[in-house]
Amino acid sequence: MGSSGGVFTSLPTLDLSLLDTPQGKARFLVELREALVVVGFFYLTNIERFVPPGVKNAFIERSKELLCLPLEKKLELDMINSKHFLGYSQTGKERTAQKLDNREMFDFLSPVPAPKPDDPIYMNVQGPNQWPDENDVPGFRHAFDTYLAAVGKLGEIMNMLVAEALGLDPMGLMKFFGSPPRNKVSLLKYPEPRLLKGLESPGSARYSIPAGEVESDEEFQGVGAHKDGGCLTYLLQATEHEGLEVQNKCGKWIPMQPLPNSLVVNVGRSLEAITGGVCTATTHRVNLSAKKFLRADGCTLGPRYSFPVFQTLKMDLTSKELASLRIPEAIKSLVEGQQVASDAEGFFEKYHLESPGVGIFTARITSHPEVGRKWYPAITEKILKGQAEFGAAP
Ligand SMILES: O=C(O)CCC(=O)C(=O)O
Ligand SMILES: [Fe+2]
Repeated sequence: MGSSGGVFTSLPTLDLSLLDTPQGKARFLVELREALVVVGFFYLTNIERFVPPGVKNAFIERSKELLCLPLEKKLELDMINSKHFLGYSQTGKERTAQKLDNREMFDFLSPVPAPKPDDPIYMNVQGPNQWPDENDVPGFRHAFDTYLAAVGKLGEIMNMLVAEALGLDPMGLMKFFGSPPRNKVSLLKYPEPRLLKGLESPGSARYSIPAGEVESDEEFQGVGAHKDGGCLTYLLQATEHEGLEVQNKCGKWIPMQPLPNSLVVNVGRSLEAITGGVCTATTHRVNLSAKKFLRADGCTLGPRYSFPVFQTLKMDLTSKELASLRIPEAIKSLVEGQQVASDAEGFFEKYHLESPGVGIFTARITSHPEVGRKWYPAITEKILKGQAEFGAAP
């Protein structure tokens, strides 16, 4: 990994095949610690021992088919119908950092108990999925469940390795997870810009994107700068597009190109919370331009697809429980006095320290304000006002 004075300039790669020998595992743990503490983002390669290519490819193909259904079909599963923020969100509905994202998505949750009537309101971030009809995308459910089971298992093994890398007992993080652990899956499609005019004079071509009109090299928001809310995220970049960018601690954006046979893993706000900031929840975004949808030979790449699995802690952990992990001093000292520049909204910070559920519920409302307004009108107005005021504060 390129890093100077603790600031990374390229993204590290961790090779799962190192786990095959004791010496390899020791090296993996050293690299994992460095990746978690200095960067908060890394490629995990040689994933096929956990996620067989057939499982991954079936999941990619069925997910693309789902995202390519006619809009009316997708709207039958509209997120607006779900007080749990699950289902389909069409392009132009989601907001990040108070600006429109240019992507559509399906959100599904692994099977977790539905909230009970006297649970705190934030527990509504879990509940039943809105599944597509098997006849609309034959094989989707099987492909989805098989992929999620494989990534879920990888996640559980990684949690033990993360604990070891932080100088803890391998089972040291277990108490923070539900049984089975909660995973949210997003199926993301970033639509390709539509050519409006001007291809005959290169450089002046104009394209329409859902949020307006851009020139071919003008950058626009696929998803705005943010930190993920959960523990670790396992992201599958399913197409060749460039666009994912990671912000280093000096504030510089570093591109994270897709790498075959890998997953991108990153630290979320809950892992940052339980490690007292030793692991860094790193800011990232998808920064697009019409040019990024074209290959060097001028052929179009089509829409960009990516599929994150957000592994989350138990929603109802208290702030006291979140602060209960004892990380060895030698590891804590690695981040002493560190300053982290970030374009992500600081507004969410205090909610994630209250409990994972409060943090995630707040973020769902600001990302999907229409859904929030329908199901939680008073809370939504309060949260949106707080977000706007926080953003406006000097
Ligand atoms: O699409 C991507 O590559 C990243 C998506 C992402 O960061 C997110 O949805 O949290
Ligand atoms: Fe993210």
